[in-house]
Amino acid sequence: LPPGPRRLPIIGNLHQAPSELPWRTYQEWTKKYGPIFSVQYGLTTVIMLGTHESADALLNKKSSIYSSRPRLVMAGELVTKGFHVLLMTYGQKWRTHQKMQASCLNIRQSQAYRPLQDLESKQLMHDLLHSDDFAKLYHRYTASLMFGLSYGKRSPAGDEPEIKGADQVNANFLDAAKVGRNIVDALPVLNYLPAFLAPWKHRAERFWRLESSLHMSNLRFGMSTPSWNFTKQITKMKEAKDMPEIEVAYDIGIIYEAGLDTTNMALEIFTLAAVLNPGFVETAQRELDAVVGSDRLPTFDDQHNLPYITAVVKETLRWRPVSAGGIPHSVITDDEYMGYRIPKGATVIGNHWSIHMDEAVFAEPQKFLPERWLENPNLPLHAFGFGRRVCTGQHVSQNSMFIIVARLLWAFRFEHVYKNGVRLEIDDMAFTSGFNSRPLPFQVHFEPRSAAHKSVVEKSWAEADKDINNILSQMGTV
Ligand code: HEM
Repeated sequence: LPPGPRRLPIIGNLHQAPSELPWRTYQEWTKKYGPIFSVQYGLTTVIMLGTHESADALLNKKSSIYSSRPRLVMAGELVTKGFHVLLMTYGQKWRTHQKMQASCLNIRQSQAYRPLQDLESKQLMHDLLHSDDFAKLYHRYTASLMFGLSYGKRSPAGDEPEIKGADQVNANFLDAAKVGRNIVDALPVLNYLPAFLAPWKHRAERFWRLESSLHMSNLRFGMSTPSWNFTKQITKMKEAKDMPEIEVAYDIGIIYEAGLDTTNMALEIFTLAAVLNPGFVETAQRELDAVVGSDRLPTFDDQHNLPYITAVVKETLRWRPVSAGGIPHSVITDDEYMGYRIPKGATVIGNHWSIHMDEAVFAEPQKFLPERWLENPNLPLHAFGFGRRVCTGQHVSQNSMFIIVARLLWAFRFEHVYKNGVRLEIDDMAFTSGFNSRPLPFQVHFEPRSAAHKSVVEKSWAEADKDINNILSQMGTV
């Protein structure tokens, strides 16, 4: 096996498993043990890949054998009953569901959603004129965009019941999937215990009831709205007609959930970078002023003339990865790498944090340097994962990132907040632990760059067509 910290009998390295920001400990272990190391968590062998080269060699280049998922009894079997695409093992069932989701999220189809991203981002810019609560407003944007595309209704307030329900489902999922939270994941044999001896089963049943009823009622709602949406597209597919309705409802529901709380986290990270690195903000604003001027908002059509903005988006996704610890893969046959054995069934994790900080690929990786993407357009972007399990929603996400980052930089200055004359300092390494990682709350003031910029934001929102049915009816399958 690849080297790693010393193991104890039976528990292996469980006593050393880091719970806070584990990806940073694993980065240290990469420095100590090399680009590939192994740990033993109970019965599970975990292979950690800490450099671009090792992750690319296995998870991308040998994707046909590295694309399964480890067994998660609580989150995968009890809470979502095998319907969650992210957790499905590699095989025909996953392929079918991935195909159904990709029919809505592939690169070509994703371009069709830009009119809705245009509208929602106009509301976002307008909201930011009146409030600095950017985390809440970014979340409203992603929620409204994803609910709109999935089911056909906008969420102008951001606290509509369909958002609160989905936020609760996401919180439950994170709880269920958390490493070390559920003993049954460490010892799956415990799942044979009757419910009265297995308290996690009650919790799982509660989570399942909430999530399945939400996805089913959203599916019905999506069928009832007047225009095209993901629900109508996916339910018409031949594959959908051959399966129970609940399975189809989960495919749409998982797209909605996956898009609800990810891109907004990357936008929080952009805001963190912008307030702490005024140098790149100035460069970006020079590009925007030259290409767009000050009497209109940037649009998607400007993208090919805004290479620096595209580089800012990539650097945001690299600098502080949302999926910092990586989503675990599993290998389906024995393999070998650098002379080490990788046993069939091992969990294999590309540690995004350490890969994004790999000095062999990214010079001065701690620095936020969009220029690196212009100097070397072939730099690898790993933020969306690896091989066949790469994020299905990456194109929708990158389009949202582009239009919002371009418009934020065009419209605002990002200023530190002062209390009683004292500047509130911001720590660019203070992040949450968990499946996805976001900055701990911090404050920024969004100041319009000029009265002219402010009035363009106001006018763009006032004049925008806010009728989602008009917008969706022009989409459909492209
Ligand atoms: C910045 C935003 C996002 C990031 C960083 C992100 C990251 C990821 C990562 C790392 C994976 C797992 C890849 C792997 O296993 O190697 C993943 C899977 C997935 N993502 Fe995203 N994602 C984002 C936004 C979205 C959005 C907006 C959607 C939906 C529209 C979405 C839908 C999915 C789905 C359905 C999967 C499951 C893929 C599978 O296992 O078959 N993601 N994402």
